[in-house]
Amino acid sequence: MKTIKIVIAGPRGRMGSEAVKLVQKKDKYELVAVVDHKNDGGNLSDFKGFEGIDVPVYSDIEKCFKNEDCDVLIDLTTPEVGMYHTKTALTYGVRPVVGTTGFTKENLQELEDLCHETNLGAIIAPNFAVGAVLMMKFSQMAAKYFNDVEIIEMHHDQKLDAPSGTAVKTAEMIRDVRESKQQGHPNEKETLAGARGADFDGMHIHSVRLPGLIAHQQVMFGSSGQTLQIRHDSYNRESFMSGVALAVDTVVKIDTLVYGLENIIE
Ligand SMILES: NC(=O)C1=CN([C@@H]2O[C@H](COP(=O)(O)OP(=O)(O)OC[C@H]3O[C@@H](n4cnc5c(N)ncnc54)[C@H](O)[C@@H]3O)[C@@H](O)[C@H]2O)C=CC1
Ligand SMILES: O=C(O)C1=N[C@H](C(=O)O)C[C@H](O)C1
Repeated sequence: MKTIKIVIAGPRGRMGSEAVKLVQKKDKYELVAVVDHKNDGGNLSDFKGFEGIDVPVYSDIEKCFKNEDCDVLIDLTTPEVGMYHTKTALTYGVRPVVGTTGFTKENLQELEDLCHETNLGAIIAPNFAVGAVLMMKFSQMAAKYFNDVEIIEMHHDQKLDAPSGTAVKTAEMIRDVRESKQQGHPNEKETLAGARGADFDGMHIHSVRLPGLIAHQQVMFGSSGQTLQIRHDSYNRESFMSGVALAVDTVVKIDTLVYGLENIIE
């Protein structure tokens, strides 16, 4: 069996460290290097918690791809860094699996074009948890029957981007089927800026940030005399890992950009 050679960017992060464990656990994967802005030229095993994992650390991703033979980059960093890493991977013939959120519509278009030019697949997944993907799909189903919806996403207070990638993806999936509508009273006025949250095609997205939370989202629909609430909770980061594995196994077989795991989950 040919192993899938993997580079992980952001290996010491909350998600990256879980991804290192995943890759280490499966015989079909081989961790060939990591990209970290610290310890360039050193070894992952130099970091506390990674003892015995003997792979080189690069701070320069281009140098990493020049030196190492690899098939897939797993990026779990920040939006700015993640975009650069993803483009560089495609340029070097490496297929990206991107969990990093905060990419813009323009970023996605640029990456789709780059996949087309290079004939390489890439997967950008705002949420790797299967339950979250189902929550988004169920919300899209419900939006055919309910025009009025508010999305409440709740995350730990170290999260950099708001709204979350999952909330944006959910809103996009709902927009694809919902009759466009500006919700709330036509004369409603915020007496405190932001009280009604972000406006996405007339629906509202609210971002809660609190220590103690991990990743949660509730999608609330309302119509005359009834509400419907669809909720997903991730209680740990292991919840995302089966989706990461699915994305890695899939990306090596495709040659276009896939945005969202709902497109590859049967
Ligand atoms: N798609 C999904 O299912 C999920 C996505 N995420 C997203 O993944 C990303 C990472 O999240 P967390 O692990 O919670 O964040 P984190 O802050 O714990 O980890 C980010 C890591 O990126 C590293 N980093 C920063 N600049 C770098 C650079 N130039 N080169 C290499 N590494 C660099 C940092 O050192 C840090 O270890 C975020 O965008 C988050 O929204 C998080 C959870 C699930
Ligand atoms: O930063 C996080 O933690 C998460 N980010 C992703 C997002 O922005 O949707 C996925 C998940 O919600 C956890």
